[in-house]
Amino acid sequence: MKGKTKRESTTMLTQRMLPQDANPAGNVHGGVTLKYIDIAGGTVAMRHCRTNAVTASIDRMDFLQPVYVGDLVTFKASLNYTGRTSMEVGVRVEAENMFTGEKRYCASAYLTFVALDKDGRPHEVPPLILETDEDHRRWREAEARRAIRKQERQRERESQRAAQTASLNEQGDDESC
Ligand SMILES: CC(=O)SCCNC(=O)CCNC(=O)[C@H](O)C(C)(C)COP(=O)(O)OP(=O)(O)OC[C@H]1O[C@@H](n2cnc3c(N)ncnc32)[C@H](O)[C@@H]1OP(=O)(O)O
Repeated sequence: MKGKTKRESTTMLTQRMLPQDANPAGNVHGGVTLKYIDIAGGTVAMRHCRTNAVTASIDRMDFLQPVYVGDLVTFKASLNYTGRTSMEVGVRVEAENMFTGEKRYCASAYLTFVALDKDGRPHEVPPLILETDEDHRRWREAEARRAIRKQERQRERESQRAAQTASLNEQGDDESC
């Protein structure tokens, strides 16, 4: 499959925050920010693979500074890494005060999307062509995060299996009483 560069899918989504996006204190809800992060990241993923792509995971996310109603918020999203069927996208969130022009770095997140075929099964994605030193650095960092995610999923599966076994054993004990 022919590779594609990061430049071909990088996306900038800009959104003015409105009163319906806020909590009673006037700060924009974290969930609203997260929604636009997901939209911007998903746009990158679909631009890269040109098939349907679903969010498989969102890594730990820190809200570094509040976003306020009236701010113009930019979600800059770009592709860091491609696996066989998955893609890691990084999203950086910046809010701009429309009166002063002051810009604040408010949040960032890494998301993994999986490309799906027409039947909803994971589908191969074009490899990412790395053009710059920064592309290579981001790839290496994404590869390390992917390894950690895999380990965490494995641990989660094992602890769920252990919980199921314990619950079945408890049921067996109850029935034998
Ligand atoms: C844009 C949106 O908001 S979509 C709505 C929210 N998202 C959804 O509803 C998705 C629901 N989840 C699913 O459909 C499935 O769990 C899928 C498609 C994400 C993964 O399906 P699976 O059968 O587990 O796929 P499989 O084990 O073959 O893995 C496929 C790829 O996904 C990756 N993957 C699977 N689960 C995860 C996860 N939780 N986090 C990160 N990567 C994952 C795998 O590493 C693999 O990557 P690779 O091909 O690059 O090596």
